[in-house]
Amino acid sequence: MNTTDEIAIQVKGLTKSFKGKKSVDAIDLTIKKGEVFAILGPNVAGKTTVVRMMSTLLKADSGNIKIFGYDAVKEAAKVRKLIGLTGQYASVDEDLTAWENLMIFTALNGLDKKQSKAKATQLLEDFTLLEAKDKQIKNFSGGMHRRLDLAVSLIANPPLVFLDEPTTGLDPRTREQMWDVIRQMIAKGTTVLLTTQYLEEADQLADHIALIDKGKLVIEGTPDELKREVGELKFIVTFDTNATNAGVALIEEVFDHSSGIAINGNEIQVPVESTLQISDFFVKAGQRKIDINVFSMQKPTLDDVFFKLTEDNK
Ligand SMILES: Nc1ncnc2c1ncn2[C@@H]1O[C@H](COP(=O)(O)OP(=O)(O)OP(=O)(O)O)[C@@H](O)[C@H]1O
Repeated sequence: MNTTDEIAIQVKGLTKSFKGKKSVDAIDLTIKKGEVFAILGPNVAGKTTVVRMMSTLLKADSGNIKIFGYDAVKEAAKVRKLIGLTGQYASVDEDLTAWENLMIFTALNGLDKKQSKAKATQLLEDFTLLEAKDKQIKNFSGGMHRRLDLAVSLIANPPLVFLDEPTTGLDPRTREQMWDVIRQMIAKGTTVLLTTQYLEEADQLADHIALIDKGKLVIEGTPDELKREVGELKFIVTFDTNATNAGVALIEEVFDHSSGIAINGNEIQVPVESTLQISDFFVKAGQRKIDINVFSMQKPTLDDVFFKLTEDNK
């Protein structure tokens, strides 16, 4: 049971329609302090709409949102002081340099000149932007731009940061750099609510994942819980051509064949219920002299969860 002071975000019955169509449909979520919570979903699932409501930018039609106990509508000013927001609402001035932008935002956050300089330098260092400090933002790459957005959102040291699709459109290397930056932030204890279309991103960064599709919460849990939901460990084995028939018979004998054996040429895939089945398989294959070419074990991935559950929901 979560006590109120352990909770960063509590969402109940959140619903929002545009032109009579529900974009967010009765969503309930609880996000604990200090955790990284990912809202994962395909395009137009409703992720940004949820974040805009949580961050006080948009009013829900019904339901309510509490941020550190404050109502996101009735106490919006208090909520705004506790959150940093970055992603699809970049607010930096493209004609100014990184340094100039940071000096403006630090001043807006009430820091004096000396404090502003120290803070700007520290953020540029943390986000590996020091060398680019005198470049105009319009000449920044996509990755540099995202890092600066994130730096700006952290000036006020908010205890809760919303990252709306922080790596959408970035190339794989820049995405990994961004993940490192996010990990540093997580290590400092900031609560992070992240939206993403990328399964790997949620798997890499999040403690909890809520999968949403067509405005509805499909499933919520830790990455491992979600993976367990769709499937078991798979055993994949390829037999020598001459041994395939005997191999399939052995698999049917050792593993529960009602649970779905997939045969693709010489390669057989079978769900594993107990690792004892695997040792049993090898002992019997040895006794019967069934030649095995290769074998491997495969854990379910978030892709399996995503495709199975968003498919089921159609
Ligand atoms: N201001 C708006 N006016 C009309 N429709 C809107 C508005 N904002 C969002 N929608 C609709 O709500 C639905 C969900 O959009 P949303 O941007 O929340 O999805 P998303 O999951 O963030 O998608 P993406 O990954 O593409 O950003 C879409 O069908 C979108 O067209």
